[in-house]
Amino acid sequence: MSERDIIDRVPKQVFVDGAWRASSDGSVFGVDDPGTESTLCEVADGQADDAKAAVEAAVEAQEEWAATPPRQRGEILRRAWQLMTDRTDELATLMTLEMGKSLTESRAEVAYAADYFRWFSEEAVRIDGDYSRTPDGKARMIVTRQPVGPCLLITPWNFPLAMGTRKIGPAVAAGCTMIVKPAQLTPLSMLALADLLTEAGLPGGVLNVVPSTSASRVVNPVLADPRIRKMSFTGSTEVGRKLVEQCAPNLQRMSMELGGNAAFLVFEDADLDAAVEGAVTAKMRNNGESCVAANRFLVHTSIAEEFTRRLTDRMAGLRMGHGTEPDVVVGPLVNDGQRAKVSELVEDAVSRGARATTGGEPGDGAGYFYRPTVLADVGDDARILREEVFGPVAPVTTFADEDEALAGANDTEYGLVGYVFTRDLERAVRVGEGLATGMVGINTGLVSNTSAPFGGVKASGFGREGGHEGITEYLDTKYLSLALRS
Ligand SMILES: O=CCCC(=O)O
Repeated sequence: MSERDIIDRVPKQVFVDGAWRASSDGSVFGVDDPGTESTLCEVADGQADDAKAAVEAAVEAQEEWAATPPRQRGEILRRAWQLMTDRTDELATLMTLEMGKSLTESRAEVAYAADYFRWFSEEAVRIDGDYSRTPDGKARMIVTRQPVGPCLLITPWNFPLAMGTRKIGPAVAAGCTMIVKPAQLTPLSMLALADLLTEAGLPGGVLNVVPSTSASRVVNPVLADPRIRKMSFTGSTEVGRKLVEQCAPNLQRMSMELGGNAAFLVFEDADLDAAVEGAVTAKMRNNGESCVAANRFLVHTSIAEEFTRRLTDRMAGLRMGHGTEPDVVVGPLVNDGQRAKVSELVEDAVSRGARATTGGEPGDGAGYFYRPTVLADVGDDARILREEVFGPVAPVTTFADEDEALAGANDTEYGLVGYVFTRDLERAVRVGEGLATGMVGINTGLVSNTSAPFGGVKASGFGREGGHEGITEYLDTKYLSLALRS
């Protein structure tokens, strides 16, 4: 199928109550290709009235959906997994066109995203409960789990499918209905997903999608409605803080998957080949546009020069180009603003004494390209050590011992993930436990796994997605007390 056919096949409207329709005022917005800076197509620009209609549809569908047998819910997800897997190339091309990353990255994301549906198809039938005697023996306690109710799911542009399935999968499995607000920059993947879920048998009203150029126009009326019982957000810490405030009046439950500033620690006893490969994965997966991307490379002084040299060689050899071109590893960043922020942080570090051993500048021509970059001699005062760069830049600093490494790694408001490379098992456990993060990669640059609880601490948010914890975020615990007369 041609790229044009793939784009044309996507319904580009608001999806409410199982029907596609124009936005309430008929307005549309353009979706751009970051690799050419040209417009791909136009999508309905959702208004407050569309958001309100989506709330009505989700509320109306909730009771029946909650009563649907778990096996039936699971089988819809299983069919959706199969459809996504069968359409990997189509979905990957769509994602590359609207988001920029290479086709290899997009295919990997389709597999990762689909696997959340498979995982939660299995979790749907394992929602557990409990039965026990009270301590005095006079009553029985039945503990059961019920769906929290209609949810608002807000998804980001960096993983347009996987961050969707990671929320939609458990919501469907738990028996919740939902309104999804996809990122303005990448609505097509989510609209294609809604279409595919309908094909998989998801009833109308369970999933409603409202693309929009204004997040607040959609989010405000939804969260102001007390019938909406949960909000799940993946995005920046700054926006997350505002959403927490917005959930306060109605005390909606929240899952917050926010920013990161991951430290990547390489000890003197590390397998250096593995550490360099792990560093490339942890830095360059998704063009570096990932909340789990390694943002700070802390390397023992005795191996820092060697590590930097090898990392520089690997980064310099990565092929950059339009994401749909064969063999491209590094695509463009998502937009000009993102590239400008990367440039600014690199320039700041260089003005404070850092040296770019490769890259350090934007790519040539059209497209929001930034060259894979390694920065050596990065000063403690460089902003890049504090702020999430969300791009292909690896700043390297050094440490003298384990205490200094841990202190440096934890010297951040964020706490999503940390990476440790060492051959010493005791050290790996000590440092792994000492890192103030929700996740730790030991001798690996990739922690993301559908069967693992993904999430952070501190300014990286709260709640877990994926793993067994993932579905519990969409379930309320209810206890029934059963008195015995005799
Ligand atoms: O950017 C956030 C999510 C990344 C992942 O799930 O690996």
